[in-house]
Amino acid sequence: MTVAPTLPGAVTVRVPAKVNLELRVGPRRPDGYHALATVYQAVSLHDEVSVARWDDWEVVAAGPYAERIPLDGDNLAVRAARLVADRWQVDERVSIRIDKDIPVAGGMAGGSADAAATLLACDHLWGLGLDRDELAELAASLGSDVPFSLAGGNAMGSGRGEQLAPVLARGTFHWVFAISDTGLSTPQVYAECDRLRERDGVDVPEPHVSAELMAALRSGEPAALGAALHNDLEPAAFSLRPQLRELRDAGVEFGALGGVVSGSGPTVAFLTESHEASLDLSVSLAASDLCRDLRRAKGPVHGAQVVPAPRD
Ligand SMILES: C[C@](O)(CO)[C@H](O)COP(=O)(O)OP(=O)(O)OC[C@H]1O[C@@H](n2ccc(N)nc2=O)[C@H](O)[C@@H]1O
Ligand SMILES: Nc1ncnc2c1ncn2[C@@H]1O[C@H](COP(=O)(O)OP(=O)(O)OP(=O)(O)O)[C@@H](O)[C@H]1O
Repeated sequence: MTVAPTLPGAVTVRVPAKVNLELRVGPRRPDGYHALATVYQAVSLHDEVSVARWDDWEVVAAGPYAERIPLDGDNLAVRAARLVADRWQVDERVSIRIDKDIPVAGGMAGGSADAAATLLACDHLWGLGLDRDELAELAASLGSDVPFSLAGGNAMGSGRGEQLAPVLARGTFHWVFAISDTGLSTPQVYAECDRLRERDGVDVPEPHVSAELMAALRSGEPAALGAALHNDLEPAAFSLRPQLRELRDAGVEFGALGGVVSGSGPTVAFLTESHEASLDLSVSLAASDLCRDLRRAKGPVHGAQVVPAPRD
């Protein structure tokens, strides 16, 4: 996917987007985060992040969503590189190149993916030999979704989403992602969730993943998984962006096995029976004019991985 040359000696990491198959949001904790019980799946929309020695911190971006990400110290990839350098006292700076194919602020962990990729790339570039736990600890300090971007596959997330455990799963699933032209802010969606719960006097229990979802993943049956998809942030995303409900309902009417807002939205994820069914659904959704862009993907896929350097 690389669309422009990378610097000599660069280490490149390929990293996937995610969808939350189930997202249960518990009470707001004293630190401002919410207790979560979630099941993540990594899907085949990828960013590629290349890191090379440079005389200053620098980030450049390419790809369909590149113009929407910050190119200064706020970029999560730059924050990740500086964190590794500070922690292991590496007196070097890097140029980071992001080939961005994951929608920005779409609820698919795009920034988290770039942070995870940068951690792994810097580890390789600087020969630090960090183990899985050290990388996971750095990842969690950068964001709740970052550990999963490193891990990939299917995984259960607890705590604020950063504590991962394996899940038993089989099969490959075919998705259509309906992408909006403006993002939603993750903190705003959580705040709207709190507001709606307070308004409605909802008693919020400790969150648990449902037995139905776990059984669906074990069976590998798309119809069972489609019926089990669930996101507690969906009412908040619908409240902030009412047209998303119409989009979700249209996809299900057009034959999706299930439709759910991905993470904090506004991307809506539709599960289909097969690759062919995902093509059909894309055609119907495109004709409906309810979203800006449609992407097909399969899951689960690997987490962040170093791309072997081409041989001369
Ligand atoms: C919506 C999800 O994508 C579902 O996986 C994640 O919960 C969001 O993960 P993320 O983007 O990595 O979020 P972080 O960077 O850790 O947190 C951003 C903000 O989201 C809210 N946040 C996030 C995670 C969490 N368990 N509770 C929260 O309330 C907080 O306002 C926090 O300040
Ligand atoms: N490398 C990056 N890639 C994408 N967004 C970044 C990056 N660095 C910082 N950001 C900023 O982070 C914010 C969230 O973008 P991101 O694409 O991570 O959202 P998201 O996919 O909804 O996240 P999540 O699903 O983890 O909640 C945006 O305002 C974006 O400008």
